[in-house]
Amino acid sequence: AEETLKQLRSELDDYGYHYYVLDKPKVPDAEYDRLMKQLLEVEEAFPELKTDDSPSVRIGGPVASAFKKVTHAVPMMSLSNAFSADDLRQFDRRVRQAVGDDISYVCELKFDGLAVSLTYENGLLTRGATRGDGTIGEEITGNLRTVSSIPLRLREPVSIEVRGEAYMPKRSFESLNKAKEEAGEEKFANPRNAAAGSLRQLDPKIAAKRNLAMFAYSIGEVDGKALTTHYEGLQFLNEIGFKVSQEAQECASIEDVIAFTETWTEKRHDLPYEIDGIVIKVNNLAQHETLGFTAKSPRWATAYKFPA
Ligand SMILES: COc1nc2nc(N)nc(N)c2nc1C
Repeated sequence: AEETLKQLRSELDDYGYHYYVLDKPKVPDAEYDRLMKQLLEVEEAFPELKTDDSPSVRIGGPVASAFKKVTHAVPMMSLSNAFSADDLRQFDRRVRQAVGDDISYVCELKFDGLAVSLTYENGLLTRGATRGDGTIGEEITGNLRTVSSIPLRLREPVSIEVRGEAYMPKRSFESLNKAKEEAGEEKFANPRNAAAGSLRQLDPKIAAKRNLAMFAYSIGEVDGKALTTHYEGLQFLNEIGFKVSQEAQECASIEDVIAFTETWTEKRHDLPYEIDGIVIKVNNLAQHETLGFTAKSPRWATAYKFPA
């Protein structure tokens, strides 16, 4: 039974990565469901063989009594804001003053969800937490384990902290509110509140039904992996199992960044999830060190906010 479970776990993990992370299903849904059913039956018969990284945790584990408070080793900062092309040019000037003219940027969609921090030890997800006030967050590991695009075990056994945005796709938000309305319950105001509300449930079986997802957007130090640019970091995140925005783009100049923000000011309405802006990051990681942080935000990034 142990070998069977090991085999089923690795098959379901691989199929889950192709389906939820790469959006390129490797097998028909029926095949995935058949294997999941088989896994659940074997775990039912041999509960002592259940593991934390088994895909069966996606349906939700035990109810938590309360959320533990956890401290973020590296504070989760907020982003400074830019509201116009001129604000972006000013950001560019400040960056150049500090690191010179050999720079490039990465533009990423700014997902409108809630920031989460994930800790992996030798590839295994051991802790998931909300941002909280940036220093103290809430431990919501059980809920985050139900999010299909959050890997339970990485494709490489690295020990890292990964940050990203948990969100609820627009379609899921609409059907959830329809169900709320039919049940005479109060509706959520927007997908961000719905995602936050879902992840604050003490019973992970509720979060498991909310069809949440997560885009990873930053990675901590990876021992043994020399990353030079932020863009390489995003590619590495995707390789080891995370959903990363495929719209992320390297931009050689702030004018290209401005063009990117103009494109997405319109195109965002076509996306299956809500974004509230574009995050612009200096690409070279050594320049992040030079630029550092203000009391609240990194100097090597800013968020262009779409006009309301
Ligand atoms: C470096 O810090 C951040 N980076 C981000 N990147 C994207 N794409 N979206 C976000 N919401 C985001 N938020 C923060 C605090």
